Amino acid sequence: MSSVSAYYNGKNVLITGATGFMGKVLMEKLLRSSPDVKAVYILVRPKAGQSMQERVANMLKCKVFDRVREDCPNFHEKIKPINAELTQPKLAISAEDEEELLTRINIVFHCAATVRFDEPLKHALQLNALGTQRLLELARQMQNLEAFIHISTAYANCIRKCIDEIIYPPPAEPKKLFDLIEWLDESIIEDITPKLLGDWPNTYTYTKALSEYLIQQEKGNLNIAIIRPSIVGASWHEPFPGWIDNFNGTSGIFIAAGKGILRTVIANNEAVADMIPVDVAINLTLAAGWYTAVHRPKNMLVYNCTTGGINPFFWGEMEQYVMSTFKRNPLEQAFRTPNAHLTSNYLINQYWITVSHKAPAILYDLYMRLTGRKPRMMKIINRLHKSMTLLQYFSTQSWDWSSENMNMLMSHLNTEDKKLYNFDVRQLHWSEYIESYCLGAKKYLLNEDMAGIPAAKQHLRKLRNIRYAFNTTLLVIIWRIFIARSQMARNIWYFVLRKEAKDFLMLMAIGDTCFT
Ligand SMILES: CCCCCCCCCCCCCCCC(=O)SCCNC(=O)CCNC(=O)[C@H](O)C(C)(C)COP(=O)(O)OP(=O)(O)OC[C@H]1O[C@@H](n2cnc3c(N)ncnc32)[C@H](O)[C@@H]1OP(=O)(O)O
Ligand SMILES: NC(=O)C1=CN([C@@H]2O[C@H](COP(=O)(O)OP(=O)(O)OC[C@H]3O[C@@H](n4cnc5c(N)ncnc54)[C@H](OP(=O)(O)O)[C@@H]3O)[C@@H](O)[C@H]2O)C=CC1
Repeated sequence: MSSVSAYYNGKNVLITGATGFMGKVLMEKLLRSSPDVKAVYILVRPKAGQSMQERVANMLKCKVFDRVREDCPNFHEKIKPINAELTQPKLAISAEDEEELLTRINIVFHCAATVRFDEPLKHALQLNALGTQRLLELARQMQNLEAFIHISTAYANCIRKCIDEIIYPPPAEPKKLFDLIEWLDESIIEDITPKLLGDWPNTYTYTKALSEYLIQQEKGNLNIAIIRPSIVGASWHEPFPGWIDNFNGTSGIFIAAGKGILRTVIANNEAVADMIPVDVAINLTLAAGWYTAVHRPKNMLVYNCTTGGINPFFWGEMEQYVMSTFKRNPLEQAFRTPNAHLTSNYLINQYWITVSHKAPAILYDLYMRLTGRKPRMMKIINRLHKSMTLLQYFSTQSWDWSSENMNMLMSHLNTEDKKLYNFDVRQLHWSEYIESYCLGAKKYLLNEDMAGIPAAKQHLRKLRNIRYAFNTTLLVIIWRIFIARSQMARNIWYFVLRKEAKDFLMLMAIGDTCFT
């Protein structure tokens, strides 16, 4: 009998960020593993011209819910969307909805955040820090709340090399920053952002660090746990191997490499690529929710949800597995043959950027212009370079995260829960996982059919022939120019030709002697 599943049955759960990548997997797993959960309240904002109801209806059609749809066809009846905007006072929740939440909710999972590295500081603060503070304020008034689980990131304290499961001093006093964004003009905030960030690489990690500190300061009597996942990747097993629905973290990089657009990456081959499958992070989150509510630990527990200390995997290995998968299972309409390399040398990277990114992009765009179409490759390349610049902080360094609380939690699970909420990353086989991740990106992100693989391979052969023809023509042209301009080059050329001819005649003579 599963204690974790049983715990959630009959409970009212509140999830923020349920429309996001992790939120969807959390909601799906909760509804499937605890089919008698009373209700799952989700905070949703209207977006892109769609009302909250339309967004939820569209979300529930998503493939990620196929399994729960099959197991519990009426699962959608349990989902109660609440109109909310986390950057607004009182989260912009109506008085009526607020009343319902205050009387009913038993567990809160706070996943909502902006995960963009280039988010303007004002917005990142409003959502990641102030939004968390406001949610906490609401949670403190909830009459039946048993646990509050906050999803942070393993990189919230990335300015340290060894990261324990504790809350570190914040980069700044959050209240002072809130005052600042209240009265300072947005353009001034942008100007002083680098100064405020200090050693922090981006506004995302900075505001996530602030939110951890705010939680510690303002938790009151709440039972809180903080989960810190590292780079969240496609699912390992659930709901389907390889399920992924956004281009964040490594996913966009894999696709750009698979399409042959990305050929060089600044990364340290020997640095740990600390990746955690989304279903593992969610299993740990649900188990931590149960533990926090049932065992009520005296101190707030922080769970570093990472793999590096337990089952390390390196960027160099990742390059090999990704390339090998895409060579065997190519993406459709690749720009060039997949062939990405990692380097930690800035100059080598710049060289390959010029030769392998910019030059082909310029030629391709020229071809597009000449054939009356809109050039687009240089734009894609520029965006890719911007992403790579923002990501390289994470691909060139290693961190040590302690994982005692993860181990402690595992030891509290019974045999069935260990299987149902598996977060034992020692069992993770990286080459298999990366293959399934790449195939998942092909299927679920790019909507490519596996039946199209023979055609994609044929396309790669065509690209290879174009490359051979192009290289040969280029070589002949360069050589002709060189020969025409330099007497010494001509002498070398005739010398080589004479030597080749001599060797050839000698070989013929040897052949004749042997066969007669
Ligand atoms: C061989 C491999 C070796 C690996 C070699 C090392 C890799 C090294 C990785 C380190 C990874 C650290 C990860 C830290 C772990 C956290 O804790 S971070 C949590 C996750 N957060 C992130 O990863 C956010 C990072 N991303 C960003 O901040 C922003 O996306 C960037 C990088 C600033 C780019 O912004 P942008 O140029 O404005 O582009 P963006 O808005 O993201 O996308 C525009 C559109 O293009 C689409 N798109 C984006 N990428 C693609 C793509 N590749 N293809 C097609 N469409 C795409 C988007 O879906 C979007 O579509 P719409 O929504 O507009 O319809
Ligand atoms: N993905 C990763 O690699 C990692 C993620 N994390 C953490 O996990 C959590 C979830 O991340 P992930 O699922 O990847 O992120 P997504 O970007 O996929 O989802 C973010 C969610 O937050 C919601 N949200 C954003 N702004 C608002 C707002 N103003 N009001 C209400 N809701 C809002 C989004 O809603 P909408 O659909 O309306 O935009 C969406 O549901 C985050 O806290 C993140 O920091 C930690 C480590 C790594």
